[in-house]
Amino acid sequence: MKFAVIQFPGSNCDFDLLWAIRDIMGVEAEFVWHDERSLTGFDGVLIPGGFSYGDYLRCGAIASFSNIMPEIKRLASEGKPIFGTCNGFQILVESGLLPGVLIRNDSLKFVSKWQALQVENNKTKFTSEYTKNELIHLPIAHGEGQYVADEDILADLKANNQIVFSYVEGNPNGSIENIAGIINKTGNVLGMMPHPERAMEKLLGSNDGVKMFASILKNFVEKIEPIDRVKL
Ligand SMILES: NC(=O)CC[C@H](N)C(=O)O
Repeated sequence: MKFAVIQFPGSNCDFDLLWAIRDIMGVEAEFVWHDERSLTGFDGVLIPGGFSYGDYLRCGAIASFSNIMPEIKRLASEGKPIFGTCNGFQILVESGLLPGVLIRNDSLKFVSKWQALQVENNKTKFTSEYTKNELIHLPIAHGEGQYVADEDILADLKANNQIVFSYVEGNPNGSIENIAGIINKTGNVLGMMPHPERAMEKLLGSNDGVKMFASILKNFVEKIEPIDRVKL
């Protein structure tokens, strides 16, 4: 199992994501530059946070036309795990791999803080290690994290249990229904504004992100290499 961590001009959480999957979880992973046209040999894709293309137009909009995107879409259609955090989530909605859109925070301010979240759906391949309604704490850091969707999309998300994480103890950006993270219908593409890759060790304030990566490895990886370094 080898993960690709996609780098765009302006990515700034790419090293954190590589560190989380490779150094904490002990799984093979490599950076792949956005201009590449092949993901042959990779079994999963992690899209990091940051400010791809300077956040021009709308965050993630320009990145969604990168040369690597058709390959990410191919892996998505093959049922491989695709995970995007923060700008990665924005890129996933802009490319149509997830429904809805992310716009400026209702405060019109960049928000950087620890955020309480509830695991709404622990029956996904990304969240099976959490308990239902588990309260977790992850960092958020974004200016355009307000998730919006029309009534039909929202009804669809609810009907299919696609809302995976929601903000609790306050909504930091005005997202509809406190939505912090969603999954696609087939259950292999997940996007979320909070940063699990920044909550991998208690020393850093929380290790609540570990269960998400542990879920991915448990549910998507057929042959698991020993992952001694996981500290649940
Ligand atoms: N940390 C990030 O990924 C930032 C996300 C995005 N560029 C924003 O400000 O909304």
